[in-house]
Amino acid sequence: MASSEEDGGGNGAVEEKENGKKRKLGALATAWLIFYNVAMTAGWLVLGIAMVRFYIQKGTHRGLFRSVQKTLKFFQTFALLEVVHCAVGIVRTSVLVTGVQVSSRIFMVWFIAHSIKQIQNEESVILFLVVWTVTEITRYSFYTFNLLNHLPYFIKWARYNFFIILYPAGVAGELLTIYAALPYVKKTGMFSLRLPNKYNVSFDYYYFLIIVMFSYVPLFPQLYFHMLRQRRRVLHGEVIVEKDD
Ligand SMILES: CCCCCCCCCCCCC/C=C/C(=O)SCCNC(=O)CCNC(=O)[C@H](O)C(C)(C)COP(=O)(O)OP(=O)(O)OC[C@H]1O[C@@H](n2cnc3c(N)ncnc32)[C@H](O)[C@@H]1OP(=O)(O)O
Repeated sequence: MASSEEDGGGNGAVEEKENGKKRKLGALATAWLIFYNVAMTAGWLVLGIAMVRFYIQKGTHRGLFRSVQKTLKFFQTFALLEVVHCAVGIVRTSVLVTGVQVSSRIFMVWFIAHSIKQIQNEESVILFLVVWTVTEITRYSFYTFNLLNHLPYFIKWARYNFFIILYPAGVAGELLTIYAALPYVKKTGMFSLRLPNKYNVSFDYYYFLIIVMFSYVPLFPQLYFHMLRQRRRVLHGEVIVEKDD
């Protein structure tokens, strides 16, 4: 097949311009993803170190969430960009899978742990914090090294093995935390809208939380099996055909 230069026409210039544009977009996207993943790895590392230091200094988990919450809120909220990355197509991941994962985390951080101060010292909060931190340090360093084409095998192995235990452990931490929040939500009527009101709409956050808890039953297995398929694909080279969103 003749190259565009051999064709010698305007089409070649257009093709070259198009290729140049494609290459530039690729380089920009890669540079952005490297920056994003390095920043996220660093953020979760800072969070992990802060948690360990807190526990060594104080000898208790009480007050830990309060002391790390700013860093947690910043980096977990920043992860919303992951949905954007999928939507614009710079990462090959399902918007739906990523959306469920990120929105459940954002929900836990802002609408549970941040909003209901009484549950911040629950052991279950520490459980999901530790699990998220280990997961994210592994996951973002995996993406970073992968983008740099220097991926140590142990990081790849950790990315596609740790989740087998960490995913259920994280979900257990999240569900136990929501469960612990229920009495406070019921007592205060927070985020709820009672009739009559000018919008003629009623909303009960207490029952909403119960629905959220039940929604883990169909949604979590989807995420877990998605990761098991990724594991087979990446670690064992299996060709996996997944349905589109
Ligand atoms: C309003 C309230 C709503 C509430 C809803 C409640 C219901 C919730 C139910 C479920 C709750 C889940 C709760 C979660 C808890 C925890 O997190 S516990 C801790 C353990 N967690 C994990 O182990 C997380 C595992 N999940 C993930 O890793 C992701 O979130 C994912 C979306 C599921 C990942 O999947 P995916 O991206 O498809 O897999 P990968 O193999 O990692 O990547 C695929 C390809 O995409 C590339 N890529 C992805 N992201 C990036 C990036 N940031 N930078 C660069 N590249 C990226 C990746 O390299 C792969 O590329 P290829 O190799 O070319 O395919």
